[in-house]
Amino acid sequence: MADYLIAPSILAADFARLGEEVDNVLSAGADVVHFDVMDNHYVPNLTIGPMVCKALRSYGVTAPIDVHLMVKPVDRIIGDFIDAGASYITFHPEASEHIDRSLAMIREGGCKAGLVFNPAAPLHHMEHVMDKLDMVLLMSVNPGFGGQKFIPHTLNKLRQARALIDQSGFDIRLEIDGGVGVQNIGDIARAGADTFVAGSAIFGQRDYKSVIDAMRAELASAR
Ligand SMILES: O=C(CO)[C@H](O)[C@H](O)COP(=O)(O)O
Repeated sequence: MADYLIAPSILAADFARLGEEVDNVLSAGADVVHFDVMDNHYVPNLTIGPMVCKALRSYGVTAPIDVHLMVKPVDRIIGDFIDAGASYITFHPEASEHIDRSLAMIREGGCKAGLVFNPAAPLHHMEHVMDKLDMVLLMSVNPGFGGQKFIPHTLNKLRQARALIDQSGFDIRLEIDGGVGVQNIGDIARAGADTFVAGSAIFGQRDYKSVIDAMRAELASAR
């Protein structure tokens, strides 16, 4: 089993102080910066683009930046995020005309590639591209907004995705996003996730370190 990674979603950060917020959450023990890109078309919200990713790199952020594209179409923006310093780029299969090609573009650009599945989206799209995946991200809320409740049936889907990944023999991270907090992270890990996106649970507290420490304690007992 891969190491557990905690990936705070900057969607819930104070955007007026974004560089400082990212520094603070990384100093508090986070592993990865989760970067939500929304286009007001694929999802009903509008957030940040490659300029902000590039600005974080110029500011000095060296941690992996995990870019989740909630954008349709995806191909036009992939190159901009590669140039902006993204580490992971993930997209929704229904937002790509040619899934295999989009994944290949990401990897050819030197980034890690992943597919994202909404709560009601079937997993079958991953089966034919296992060799091109570094990450599978399961949404445990409908995408577009932070602060929503974890949808419980995602736990079964995590078990299914974990089985598919393990059967494939490829080194693919299994990430979960939406409504993740100290209270449910242990159950989520036991269902097979190894990478945990949390926005409001972390940035909604004053002391990021105590939340991340509490998450790590839950994860340690889930092993
Ligand atoms: O992608 C997202 C929404 O589309 C967010 O990353 C996700 O919802 C995390 O926020 P929270 O932890 O507050 O639920």
